[in-house]
Amino acid sequence: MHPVCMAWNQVFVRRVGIEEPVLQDVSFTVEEPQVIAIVGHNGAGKTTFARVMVGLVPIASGQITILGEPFTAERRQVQMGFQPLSAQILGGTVEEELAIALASRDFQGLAMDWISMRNEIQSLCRQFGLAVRLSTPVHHLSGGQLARLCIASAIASGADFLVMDETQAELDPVTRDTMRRLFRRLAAKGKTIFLVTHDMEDVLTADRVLVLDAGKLVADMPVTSFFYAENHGTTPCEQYRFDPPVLVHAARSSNRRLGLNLTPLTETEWTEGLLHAVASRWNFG
Ligand SMILES: Nc1ncnc2c1ncn2[C@@H]1O[C@H](COP(=O)(O)OP(=O)(O)OP(=O)(O)O)[C@@H](O)[C@H]1O
Repeated sequence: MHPVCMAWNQVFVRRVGIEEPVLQDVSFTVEEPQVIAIVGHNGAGKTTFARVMVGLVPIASGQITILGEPFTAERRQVQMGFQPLSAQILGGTVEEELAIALASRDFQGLAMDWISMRNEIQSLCRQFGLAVRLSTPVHHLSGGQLARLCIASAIASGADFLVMDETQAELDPVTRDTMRRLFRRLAAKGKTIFLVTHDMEDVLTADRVLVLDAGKLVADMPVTSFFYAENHGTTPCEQYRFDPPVLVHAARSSNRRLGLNLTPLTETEWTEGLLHAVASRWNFG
């Protein structure tokens, strides 16, 4: 059995002035590193969920554990990115920001010497595609570069879980796509990414989707099950009033026309599925 990376057990959160709990009886487990999309309409509790995850909002009851230990914000295992990105940067330059993050990771261990730190900062910049001088002032960075710096900084500080609260929203489509690929790479390297988003294209790149509705976790499923239903029926995506991405619309419509059951999450999967279906029909026809 996989060790349970993170578990929420019957978590309730209350906010001053609101009678109903803003999160109610939320339970789920993360058993392996994944990209997890958190979706919900306005006021569903997504930002509250993200803030609980980093210890900014206390829980009223229930438990959250990480690797079997009770969650405490001090361990810095979870880091959060939020808008505006510039508000979470502490350093004045790229180098300062990453040095602060590395120092916060190592503050309980041996302090790093200057050369090792500089090497690690350069390696982080390469890893996260930050092709700028280390001395670049943070306020000179573009939106995409700032997003990369925030993620690099979170990883440098030792986090295994990243919660990105609508950090994609301000980015241009190309950068957004690059960030999605970066999240997938991080998951492959053992990090779990929670992507709080309204954008169904983001959901397409996740492994799993959690749907919040009026503070309750109403669905927790693989992304394929969220976008595709058996026998061309209503999907959870539609049931919870989200508009599926173009790829899903197109694949479902071709499934109906051709009597297929393809469930692609990328254009490549769709093309390969179609080619395979056509080839098998031709062989058996
Ligand atoms: N600091 C606060 N004090 C009191 N109530 C709050 C506070 N922050 C959020 N709430 C309430 O908690 C509920 C959930 O809000 P939250 O911001 O978590 O939702 P959300 O899903 O992120 O919404 P959106 O998509 O609009 O950002 C809402 O009813 C909101 O009014």
